[in-house]
Amino acid sequence: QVPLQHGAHRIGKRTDADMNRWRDYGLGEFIHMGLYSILGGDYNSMHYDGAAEWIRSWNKLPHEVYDNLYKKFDPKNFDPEVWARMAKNMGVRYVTITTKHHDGFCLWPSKYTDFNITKTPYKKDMIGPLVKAFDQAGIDVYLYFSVMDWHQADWRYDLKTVADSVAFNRFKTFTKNQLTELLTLYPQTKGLWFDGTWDNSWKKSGAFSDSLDQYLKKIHPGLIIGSRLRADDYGNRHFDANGHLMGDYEQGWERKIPSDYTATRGNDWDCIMTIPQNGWGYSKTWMGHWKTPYELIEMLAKCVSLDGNFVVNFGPKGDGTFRKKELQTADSIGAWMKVNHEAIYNAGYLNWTKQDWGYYTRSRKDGKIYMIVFNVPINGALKVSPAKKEHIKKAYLLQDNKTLHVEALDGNDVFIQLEQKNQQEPFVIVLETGQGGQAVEGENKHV
Ligand SMILES: C[C@@H]1N[C@@H](c2nc3ccccc3[nH]2)[C@H](O)[C@@H]1O
Repeated sequence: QVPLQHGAHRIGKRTDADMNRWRDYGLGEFIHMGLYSILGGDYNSMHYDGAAEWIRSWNKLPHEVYDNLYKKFDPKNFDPEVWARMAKNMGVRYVTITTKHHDGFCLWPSKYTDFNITKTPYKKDMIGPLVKAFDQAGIDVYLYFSVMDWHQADWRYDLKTVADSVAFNRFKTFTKNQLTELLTLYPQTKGLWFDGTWDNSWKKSGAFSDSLDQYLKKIHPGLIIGSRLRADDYGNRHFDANGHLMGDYEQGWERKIPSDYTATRGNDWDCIMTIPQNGWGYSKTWMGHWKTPYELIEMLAKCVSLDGNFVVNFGPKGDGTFRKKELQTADSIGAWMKVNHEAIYNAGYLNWTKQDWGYYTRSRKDGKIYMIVFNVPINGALKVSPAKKEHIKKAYLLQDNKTLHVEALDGNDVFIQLEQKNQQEPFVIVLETGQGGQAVEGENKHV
């Protein structure tokens, strides 16, 4: 064990009520809105093929052109109730909203910089109404905050000189002030989602990141902060020099999902996912593959089956409305969740052998086991290999309670026989288990 001042201060999961609530969310939504939403990835009829919210870093777009976009920021059709209703219908239980992305533009009336929404034609705070609308809809709100801030003269990518450190110390104070402001203005916030913490300047600021984490939790008890905020004494992020997670959950799964349970290291985690290949802010022309609702539902099922949450990103347009394909995606996921949410909410990992037909989840409330089926085998028989001593007493379709025939195989395995094999969408089978002998006799039991 390496002695650390600023490594993980807690080994293992955080288990207070706020974190237990976080662990049970299942499905979340991310929303990226900012000056980049105005351009939608295009400028001077050229298309930037990087992530649309990074367009300021494109060499074809002069910084001062981008930074003057605030003069055009006017989401006339923005309605927080519409955003909250869309999220509710989709079945999300938490939402993370950008307050300030890497470009430094603040969607709230910050006292610490004029580069904020009050200086735009729109003038009004967007964050407050959104926090209120989502809160009233029963959706927990998390605030995204980028530490890296391209607009602040005191931002540094690295600390090479004394002058760098003097400037960056001012920047740290600015950052702490803005975060205090956000938590004071929006006390309903359940957590902060930090980003833009991968540069050397921040890696060299482990002590500050540690004290900032502790300060924020002191002024806002119960606050949830993932592993993207802190660096340890040696600049390690997410996991300290001793391999312990620094944060309330692992926040590294951006557009990627752990391959199996081992890859989660038994920590809490969530995966944030774009619907297009990449790109978080609105982009007029989405390049490449647009994930179908079923692809996203399979990712959701996989995340929950590995004890994580799945967060789908939406990028509203500069006028504050969502593009049609995003609305349709939210609708489709919501329709599936209406029928199958029992297998997602308050559910997590089950240590049974993964099968090809899909994913297991187990309810943390009553231990009920769910099979979320994506791939029906040709013979319509779904193989289940329960853990030792666990036996299947009953299997039925969640959507209509129809009991399914369970055929005992060798050992503890069973086949669950589907009647019709032409399912058109992912479906859920509920398994009731018990101790003791296999409850159902096989027709051709081998003696
Ligand atoms: C949640 C996501 N994090 C930001 C981001 N910037 C990156 C730079 C390099 C590699 C990955 C990145 N993700 C993206 O712009 C988006 O906000």
